[in-house]
Order: sequence, then C-alpha cells, then structure tokens
Amino acid sequence: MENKTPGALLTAMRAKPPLVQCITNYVAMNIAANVVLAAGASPAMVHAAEEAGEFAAIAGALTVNIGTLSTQWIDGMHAAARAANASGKPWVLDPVAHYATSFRRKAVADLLALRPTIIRGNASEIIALAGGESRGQGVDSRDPVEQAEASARLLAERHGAVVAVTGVVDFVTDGAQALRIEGGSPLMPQITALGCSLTCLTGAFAATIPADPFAAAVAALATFAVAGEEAARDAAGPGSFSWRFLDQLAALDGAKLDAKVRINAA
Ligand SMILES: Nc1ncnc2c1ncn2[C@@H]1O[C@H](COP(=O)(O)OP(=O)(O)OP(=O)(O)O)[C@@H](O)[C@H]1O
Ligand SMILES: Cc1ncsc1CCO
Ligand SMILES: [Mg+2]
Repeated sequence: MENKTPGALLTAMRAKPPLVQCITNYVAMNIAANVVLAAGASPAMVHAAEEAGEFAAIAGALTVNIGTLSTQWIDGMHAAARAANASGKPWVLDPVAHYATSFRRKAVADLLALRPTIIRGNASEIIALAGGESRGQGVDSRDPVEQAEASARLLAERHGAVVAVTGVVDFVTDGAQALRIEGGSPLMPQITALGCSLTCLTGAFAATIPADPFAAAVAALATFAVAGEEAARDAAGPGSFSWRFLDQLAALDGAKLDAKVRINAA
C-alpha cells in the first residue's frame, strides 16, 4: 500500500472489511463492537480457551484487553496470542489497570512476553508498564500524556512494539518515529470503555495494513480524534455524545479524515 494516511487506510478498510478478534472486557464488549462496525470492520468477541486460538488463525488481527480478567480468560488470551504469532497476524495489547493487583501485573508480564505488535493504553498505564511512577489506581488515567512519552519510547524499544498513549493529545511511537495527534473531546473519558474500543479499532487498522503497525495505530487515533471532536460539537453530555460519536464514526470518510486530522511530529 503506497498511501498510508489515516484517510487512505480508512477507505481501504471499508473496501475490504477485516475480521477482528476482540478479547475485551465485559464493560467494553458492546460499545467496542459497535465502534468497530461503525468504522467499517467486522468485530468478533471470541475469548474462550477452547476456541480463541483457532479463531485467531482466521481473523485478520487480534486485540487483547485485561479489563475484567479471570484465569479462564488468560488461557484464552495466551492461546489467541500464540496463534496470531504463529500465523503472522498482528495483535494489540490493552493493559487496563495492570498496576492495580498482582494478578494483573503477572497477566500483563506474561502477555508482554508473547510480543504484542501494538500496545495501547492511557498515560498512567504506559508509565507503570515502563516501570515508572504512575498515579493510576483503577482503570482511569491520572497522569498527563506528556509524562508518558519517555515511557512509551522505552517500551517501544524494549518490546519491539508500537506504543500508543491516549489522553488530551495522543502520542504514538515505534521507538524510531513519534507523532502527536490532537482532537477528541473531554467527554470521551466520561464514557466507559472508549479506550478499549479504540484498542479494537487499532486491531482493525492493523489487519488492513499488517506490514505497518505504526501507520495502523496513527489511523485509529486519528479516526477517534476527528469523530470525537465532531461528536462533541452538539453533544449535551456523555449520553448524547455516545450515540453522536457512533454516528460520526459511521459518517466519516477518508477525505474528511485527512482534511480534519491534526498530526504533528514529536
Ligand atoms: N481530555 C481529553 N480530550 C480529548 N480527547 C480525550 C481526552 N481524554 C481522552 N481522550 C480520547 O479518548 C479516547 C480514549 O482514551 P482514554 O485515554 O480515555 O482511554 P482509557 O483510559 O483506556 O479508556 P477506557 O479504559 O475507559 O476504555 C482516545 O481517543 C483519547 O484521545
Ligand atoms: C470500568 C471498567 N472496569 C474494568 S474494565 C472497565 C472498562 C474501562 O476500562
Ligand atoms: Mg483503558
């Protein structure tokens, strides 16, 4: 693929909707599936250990989110990540509140050992993942993205992954290149699981351009930034923002995305 702008990738994704296996949490499942559908891809929430590996081999990409974890889910995550690796499919890790308990810390360390293609988290999660002093407690970020940028670069180098940090201004790096994406709305963190949904959408873009996970992550962040900004324009609060966001995602096209997105070198 020659043109890798977010708009070009959105158009390519819609032309050939990828199947995305999303192992995500109970809170996120519905909104994440609707977000992926509105953007033009095909989500499948498949997590049982008995089938997760088999499914990963046929999906275009896999996403793994530890939001509502249990031992059975971890077995499914491992089976899926191994199968994705074995079949050369990209996979995305969302380390939700991994610092909160020893169960989560162990789970995320084991998943990192399976070499995710992309890591997507909020600033508190990314700082803690790199071993830094995070103010995070639960699933919501309590740190600014600027403070997570060095951690993201370190993680990218350490794990050979693309790292995307979300917040007021998003930051993404593969260790060599780095960009900031502006946009979105303060209403976004007021709706639960929009970050989880972004992780699933990142998987959809990674399936569209498996050879360039950096471009895929940028496209996902850009899509959320523009749809979020548009949705906030007439939203009265988080409730109306939520459905307006889905409508804006569905209405977004490649040309509008490239015209509106604000991306800067970091
Ligand atoms: N204050 C803000 N202004 C603009 N956009 C924001 C703001 N906070 C978050 N976002 C956007 O919201 C989306 C989700 O990012 P966020 O950092 O809230 O994820 P998260 O904490 O993992 O969410 P969750 O765990 O609830 O799924 C991203 O597209 C991000 O750019
Ligand atoms: C609220 C919540 N609790 C576990 S996962 C999740 C969704 C946001 O990460
Ligand atoms: Mg999150």
